Amino acid sequence: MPADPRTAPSRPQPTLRERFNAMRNLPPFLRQVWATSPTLTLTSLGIRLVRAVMPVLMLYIGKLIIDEVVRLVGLGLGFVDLGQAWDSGQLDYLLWLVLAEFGLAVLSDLLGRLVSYAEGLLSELFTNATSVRLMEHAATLDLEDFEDPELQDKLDRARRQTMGRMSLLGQLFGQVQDIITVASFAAGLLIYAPWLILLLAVALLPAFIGESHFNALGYTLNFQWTPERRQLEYVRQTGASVESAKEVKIFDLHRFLIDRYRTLADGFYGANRALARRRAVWGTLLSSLGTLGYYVAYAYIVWRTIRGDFSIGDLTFLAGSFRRLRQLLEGLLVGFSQVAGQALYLDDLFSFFAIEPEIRSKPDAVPVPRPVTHGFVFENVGFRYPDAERWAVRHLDFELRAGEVLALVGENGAGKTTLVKLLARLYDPDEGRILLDGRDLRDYDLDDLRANIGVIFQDFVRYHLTAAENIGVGQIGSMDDRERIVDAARRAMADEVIDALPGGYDQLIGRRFKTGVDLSGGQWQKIAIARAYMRDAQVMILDEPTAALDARSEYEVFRRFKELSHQRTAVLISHRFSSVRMADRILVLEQGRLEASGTHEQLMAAGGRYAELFELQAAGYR
Ligand SMILES: Nc1ncnc2c1ncn2[C@@H]1O[C@H](COP(=O)(O)OP(=O)(O)OP(=O)(O)O)[C@@H](O)[C@H]1O
Repeated sequence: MPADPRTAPSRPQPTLRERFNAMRNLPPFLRQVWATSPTLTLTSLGIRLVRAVMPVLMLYIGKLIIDEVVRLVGLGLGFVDLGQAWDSGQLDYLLWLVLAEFGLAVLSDLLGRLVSYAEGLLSELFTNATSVRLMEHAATLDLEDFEDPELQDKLDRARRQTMGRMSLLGQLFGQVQDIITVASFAAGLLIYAPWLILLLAVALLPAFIGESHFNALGYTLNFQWTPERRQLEYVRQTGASVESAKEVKIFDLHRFLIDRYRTLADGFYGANRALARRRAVWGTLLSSLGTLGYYVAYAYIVWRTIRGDFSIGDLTFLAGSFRRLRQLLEGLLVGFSQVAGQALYLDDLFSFFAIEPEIRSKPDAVPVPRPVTHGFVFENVGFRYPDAERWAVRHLDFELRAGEVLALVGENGAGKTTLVKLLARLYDPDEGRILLDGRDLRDYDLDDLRANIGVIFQDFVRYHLTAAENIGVGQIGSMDDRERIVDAARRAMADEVIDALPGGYDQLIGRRFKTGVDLSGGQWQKIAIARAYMRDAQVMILDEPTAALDARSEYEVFRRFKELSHQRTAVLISHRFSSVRMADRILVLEQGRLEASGTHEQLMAAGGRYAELFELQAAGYR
C-alpha cells in the first residue's frame, strides 16, 4: 500500500520567503513566452494597455452625464416632448457624451475578445513549445535518472505544468492591466480623498495574506500527493488497457484494482475537500473586512456630498471609482498571491530542466575508431545501482576482443544485462574503468559510441507502428530505405513473419490501433532482432531477446548472427546452452563476479558451474 502522505516524510509547506523567491521564476517564464511569439505577446500587452484606462474614462463620462442631467433639470426648461427638446439644441452635449460612452463600451468589448483570442493562441503555442522542450530535455537525461522514482515524480509534475501554466499567462498580463487601471483610478481619486485609498489597501491586506497562505497549502498538497497521483494513473491504466486486459480477466483483478483506485482517489479527494472548506470559510471572513473598508469610505463620500463638497456627478464617480478600485485591488492582491502560488509550480518545471545528465561527451571527445582494432577491456569494473546496497557487478576484469563473439551466461540477477548497459555507456562504472582500444570509454563521443553499438534488450520496445518502421527505428536515418529494412528482416528471419501479414511491411502491428495486427512473442522478437541488423554498428549485442523463440529459431538466429557478425564484435546473452556454445568464448557470471571464462570445451573440461548448468539442461532433454 502507498505510504500515507500525511505521515510519510513530506515536503514542508513553503515559507513566505520561498514563496517570494519563487517569483524569480517569472522572468524566465516571460522570456519563454516572448520567445514563443513576440508578435502575439506584444499584441496582447498592447491591447491590455489600452483597455486598462477605459474603465476610468467611462466612469468619468458617466459623471459628466449626471452633472449635465442635473444641470438641465436645474434649468427647469419644461420640454413638452423629445422632439422639442432635441430641436432646442440643449441636449447636444448630453448626446455626445452618451455616444462617447457607448463607443467606449463597444470598443472595450471588442478589445477584450481580441485579447482572449491572442492569449489563447499564445498559451497553446507556449504549451506546445514547452512540451517539445520537455521531451528534448528528457532525451538528454541518464537512464539512471529515469529509474529514479523522484525524477519520475518531478517529470510528472513538470508535465502537468506545461498544461497548467496556461492560465498563468493570462493572469500575469491581466495583473499588468489591472495595475494600470488602479493607477488611473487612484490618480482620479487622489484629487478628492487621498487617504481613502490607503484605507482600502489596508482593509484588503488580510484577504491577501489569507489567499497566499491557502495557495501555498494547495501547492504543498499537490506536491505531497504526486506519488499517489502517479499511482492513481498507473492503476487506472492497468485496469483498462489492452496490455493488461488478459491478466486482469484471468486473475479477476478488476475489483482489486478498483478498490485500490478508490482508496487512493478518496484520500486525495478528502485532503482536497478539507483544504477547500477551510479556504472558503477564511476567505469569506477576511474579504468581509475589505467590504467594511469600502463602506466606511462610501459613508464618508456620501457625507461630503450632503455637506455640499461634492456634486451628484462627483458622488457617482467617486462611489463607482471606489467600488471598482476595491474590486481591482482585491483582484490584484488575490491575483498576486495566485501568481506567487503558480510561480511555485514553475519551480517544478524549471527544476526539471535544471537536471544535468552526468553521462555525456567531454568537450574534447574523440570519435570511435573505425575499425576497432583491439576491443574492450574491463579493468576491475564495479557498478552499484543508486540506493542499492549490493553491487550489481564488481571486480570485473576481462577482455572483449575485436571481432570476437562472446557469450554471457549466469543465473538470473548475475549481472549480465548490467554489464551490457555499462558497455553501451547507459551507466558509468562506480569503480574501475572500461577501455576501448586503450582509451577510457568516457573519452569517446557519446553519440558516436552509441551509433557503433547495436543492442537489443530482453525488454525491447514493441512499437505500435508498421512492420517496416519497427525495423527502421534501429537506424532512424534509414527509415525510408526499404531495401535495407527488407535485408535486415531477412537476416533476423523476420521476413517470413512480415510476408504473412496482410499489409506486409506496411502493416500496422500491435493491438493499440484499429487496423493493427498483433504478433506472437517470438514474432515480435524476430522483428526486434532485425532492428539490430539495421545498424551499421561495430559491436552487436543481443541481450536475450530470443527467449520466446522456439529452440530451432533461436539456434538459427544465433547461427546467422555469428555468421553475419563476421568481423564484428558481438555479445550474446542466452540461457540456452545450445546457442551459447556457438560463441568463441563464454564468460560465466555469478552474483556480479566473473567466475570463469573460456570456450565451451574448456569450460566443460574445467567442470565448474558452467558444466553443472550445462548438464542440468542437457539432462532435461534426455
Ligand atoms: N534498474 C535497476 N535498479 C536497481 N537494481 C537493479 C536494476 N537492474 C538490475 N538491478 C539489480 O542488479 C543485479 C543484476 O541485474 P541484471 O539485470 O544485470 O541481471 P541479469 O544477469 O541480466 O539477469 P537475468 O538473467 O534475469 O536477465 C540484480 O541483483 C538486480 O536486482
